[in-house]
Amino acid sequence: MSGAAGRPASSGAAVPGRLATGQGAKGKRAVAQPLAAGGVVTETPTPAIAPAPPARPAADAPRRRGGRGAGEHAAWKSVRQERWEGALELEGELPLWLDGTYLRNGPGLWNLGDYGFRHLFDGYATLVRVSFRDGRAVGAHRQVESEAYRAARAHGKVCYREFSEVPKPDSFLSYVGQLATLFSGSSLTDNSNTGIVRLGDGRVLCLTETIKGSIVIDPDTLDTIGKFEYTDKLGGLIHSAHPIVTDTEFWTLIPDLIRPGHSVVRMDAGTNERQFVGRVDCRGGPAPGWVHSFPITEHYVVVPEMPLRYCAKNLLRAEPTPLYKFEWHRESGAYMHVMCKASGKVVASVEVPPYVTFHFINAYEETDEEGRVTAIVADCCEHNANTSILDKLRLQNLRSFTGQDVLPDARVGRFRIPLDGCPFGELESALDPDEHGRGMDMCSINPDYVGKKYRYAYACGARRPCNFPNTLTKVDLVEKTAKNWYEEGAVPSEPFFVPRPGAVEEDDGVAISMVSARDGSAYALVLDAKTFQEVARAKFPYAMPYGLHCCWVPRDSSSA
Ligand SMILES: CC(=O)/C=C/C=C(C)/C=C/C1=C(C)CCCC1(C)C
Ligand SMILES: CC(/C=C/C=O)=C\C=C\C=O
Ligand SMILES: [Fe+2]
Repeated sequence: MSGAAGRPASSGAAVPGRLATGQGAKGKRAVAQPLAAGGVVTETPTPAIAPAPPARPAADAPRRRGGRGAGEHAAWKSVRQERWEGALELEGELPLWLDGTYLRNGPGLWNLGDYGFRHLFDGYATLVRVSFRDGRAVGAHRQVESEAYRAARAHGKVCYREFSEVPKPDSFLSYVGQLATLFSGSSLTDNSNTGIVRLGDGRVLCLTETIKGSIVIDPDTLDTIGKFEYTDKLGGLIHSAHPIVTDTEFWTLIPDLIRPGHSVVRMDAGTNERQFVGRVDCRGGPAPGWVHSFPITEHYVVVPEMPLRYCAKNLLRAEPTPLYKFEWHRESGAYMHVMCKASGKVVASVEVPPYVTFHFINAYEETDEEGRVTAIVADCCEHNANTSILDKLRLQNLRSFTGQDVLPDARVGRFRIPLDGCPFGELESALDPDEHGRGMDMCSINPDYVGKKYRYAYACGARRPCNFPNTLTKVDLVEKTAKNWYEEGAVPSEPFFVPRPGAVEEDDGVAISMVSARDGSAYALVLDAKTFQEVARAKFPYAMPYGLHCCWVPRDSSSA
């Protein structure tokens, strides 16, 4: 067991009533304060953002105060300090081969003073780091210093357009001014609270759906290094939050809201210059389908077009609609397009049953006896074509679990896209969704299998009743079974697969998930990916909010 920090740094104890910040709103230097054995929190007093007092059992409006009530789960409470670092107490034994840094991104700060944000996706980006070495773990967290976060801290209010929050204009004139800035993109947020990827050249990038929200961070210190500037002339304001990144490449999709469609672009590792590969025109609807993520295969890029589409009108609104910046166009149809990576040509465009997904899991090519590609198989976390999941992720809903089962059903949706000119594709459940409690999102796979035939996916599933995915699940797509991990009251984030160096089998490695426990504790859970049994947990000395996506920086590529 390694020595642990003893005093909680969050949920009240360490710095009651204020948030520690790296560089104060008015340019004050951060002060390093000893927090506890092995732990350091840096703090600058700032009146701009402070943890809100306990929330009343609130209706959605007015949204004053933001979820610090005693009964609420720590997963949905804002992180308390801007940063912390220290040794983590271990339970169990970490594999000695686990040598590197786990990084998690997510929207961990949902309060500005006594103002509470509305939606999970609105929060300011909070990074969590767990560095593993010689069977020990050191943890840290830190806010990403985006322009949006710095402006909010300086002015005590939302200054950029977030997922659902928009700056409140003080006059009609400033409202008109805001509309103008929307078209230029300058009012859009750069709050990179969603993805985190390690590029082939070693740079680590935090991402959201706005292109300006691509921010380079230092994986060792969690310092914000600066904007990732795309040096090409491709433009665009939004892109997929989940580019596909390999050692040599970066693929992403840029939606075109004027002439509905998507540009497929790629970037070589070591450069900042995206190159246009091809364009997919939308087949239905007035706008492109929302693409949060997409899959690729060895030779193709799959471009999804779901009936949940961007909506220019909703982008301009001050108050959110039930589907935020999107609209459901059932009549517009649902499609899957396939583009050849080499030629940029669309080689298939098929109509499929309606679907709703945030996350594609993987895709691969099916071949005949002569090795010709006959179809593409693409798997996703599919919400049974039900858009209500977006509303369920409103913070008020997440904070008010009453024991009723309100999480909509989800499944592994498997598309089969024929490449023989047939106009239709199939969409079916890849396994009985009851295997994983009909919850399915926040997935990862062995990175060596991206774009290839694969067998295992790791994700968050459900143990009912629940209002949010509350289990970790390992799905076997061949046996069509799942192994599940559950602990009462736990809110686990994406189980991120880390392969054992030298592994031959697909599931030889561990799955790491940061868990926010009901009692206000938080730990990095390490599961043996084969058995899905716990091998160790590394405990933070304070509560940690829920977070989204992760990446792994192996030791030999980091300086820590
Ligand atoms: C956290 C997550 O999964 C999604 C985050 C999405 C965001 C922050 C989207 C933001 C957007 C804007 C600020 C304006 C333009 C539309 C849209 C991409 C939805
Ligand atoms: C957390 C989530 C969905 C959970 C539903 O089951 C989606 C997150 C999307 C963004 O990355
Ligand atoms: Fe995501």
